[in-house]
Amino acid sequence: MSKIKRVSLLGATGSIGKSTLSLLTQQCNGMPEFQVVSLSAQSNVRALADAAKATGAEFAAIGDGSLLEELRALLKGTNTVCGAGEGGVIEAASRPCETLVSAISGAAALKPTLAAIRQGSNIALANKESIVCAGTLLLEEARKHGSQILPVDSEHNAIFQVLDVRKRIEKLVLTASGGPFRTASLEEMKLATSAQAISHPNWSMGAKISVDSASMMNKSLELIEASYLFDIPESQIDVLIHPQSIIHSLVAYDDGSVLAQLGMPDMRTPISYALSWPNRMNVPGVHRLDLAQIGELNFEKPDPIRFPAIELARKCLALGAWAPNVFNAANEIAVDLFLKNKIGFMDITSVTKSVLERFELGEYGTMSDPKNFEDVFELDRLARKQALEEIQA
Ligand SMILES: NC(=O)C1=CN([C@@H]2O[C@H](COP(=O)(O)OP(=O)(O)OC[C@H]3O[C@@H](n4cnc5c(N)ncnc54)[C@H](OP(=O)(O)O)[C@@H]3O)[C@@H](O)[C@H]2O)C=CC1
Ligand SMILES: CC(=O)[C@@H](O)[C@H](O)COP(=O)(O)O
Ligand SMILES: [Mn+2]
Repeated sequence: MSKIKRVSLLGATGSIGKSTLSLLTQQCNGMPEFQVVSLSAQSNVRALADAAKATGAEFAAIGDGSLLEELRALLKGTNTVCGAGEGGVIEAASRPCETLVSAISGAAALKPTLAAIRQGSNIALANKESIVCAGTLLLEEARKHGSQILPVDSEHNAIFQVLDVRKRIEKLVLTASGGPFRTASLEEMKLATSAQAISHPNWSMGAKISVDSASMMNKSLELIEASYLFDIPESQIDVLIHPQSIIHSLVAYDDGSVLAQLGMPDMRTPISYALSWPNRMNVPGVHRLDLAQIGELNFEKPDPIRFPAIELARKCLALGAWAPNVFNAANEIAVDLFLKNKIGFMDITSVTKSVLERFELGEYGTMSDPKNFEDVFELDRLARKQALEEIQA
């Protein structure tokens, strides 16, 4: 009989969270495969309570502390213990489990993910912002505590599936859909609404990552993520537009072979791989790939004029570990204000670029690599402040 795996899930009410819950509650030959330790959400207290009831979670944390009593009332009569506030989410992450799925959106995931790493849990890492902000420090912490980082982001999961570290690698190729504005003109992009920006052609995702996909900031964050996760310089990472999102990424070896992972655009596949690693699990709900039905797969180069974020990511990696942290923080502020209709779509990358330049030019002193996580949090705070000032000016 196979062992039941103890799993925690941060960001249970989001897009990745819901896909993960569907896997955690599926049965294998009538038997549960997973025991849910902790769940968390920020403010969607009803969905969190429903998820706790459906999974029999031992602990549930709501990030918004004012919702604790409501969560307790909703979970009355169950065995689920409730927590709240940032401390509650960190407690959820700190409860011993085999694998924690990190699916909070944004750099807010960093502290709880770090807590889970320090507990020695393996991390099924959907949240790319935490690795972008704290790259090497996070990976060193994972090594120190015997925590395996299992990439969930579809491109990195694809690379993880086909990467043979014993062989010489010439290139990683990250595929990108091109987002909703792949064929739009610069003028159309300047006038784009938040509704247009979040309507991704292939993936159903949370608002923040959807806007990032539209600006290709998502691919920029992913380029940095890949460089850290696979310890590969940016010069060996290409970005290739592939509008169908069927090939999730490729690895080119020095004998001319290129290995890729393919599948329908459904996050249950990469999540399931991270949950069942080093094995695979049956995922009955995912549509199987039918290439004859799809007919053709297309590829093109990204346009650096309409999508300047990719070059910015390369520059960040050249500048040093402080730069991706600043880049991410400024982008988070800009995306938030774009979603609130306070700035235009193309302002997102221009604000991010301008904040990065201010730090590069020494407005906040000489920049150096963060020595510890406190440095990372402080730089994140400063970059957010600068981005807000930049937008208000
Ligand atoms: N969606 C996708 O297909 C993919 C997502 N990712 C990455 O996974 C992460 C999650 O994305 P996605 O699921 O789309 O995001 P969503 O916005 O759909 O969900 C975010 C989740 O995090 C919770 N949350 C938000 N802010 C906080 C906070 N400050 N503290 C604690 N919890 C918080 C939300 O709770 P509440 O609902 O209560 O607000 C929700 O459960 C992102 O980093 C994204 O880049 C990577 C690849 C694909
Ligand atoms: C599903 C996933 O991993 C997303 O990060 C996806 O890559 C977004 O699509 P883009 O390729 O348009 O950024
Ligand atoms: Mn991705």
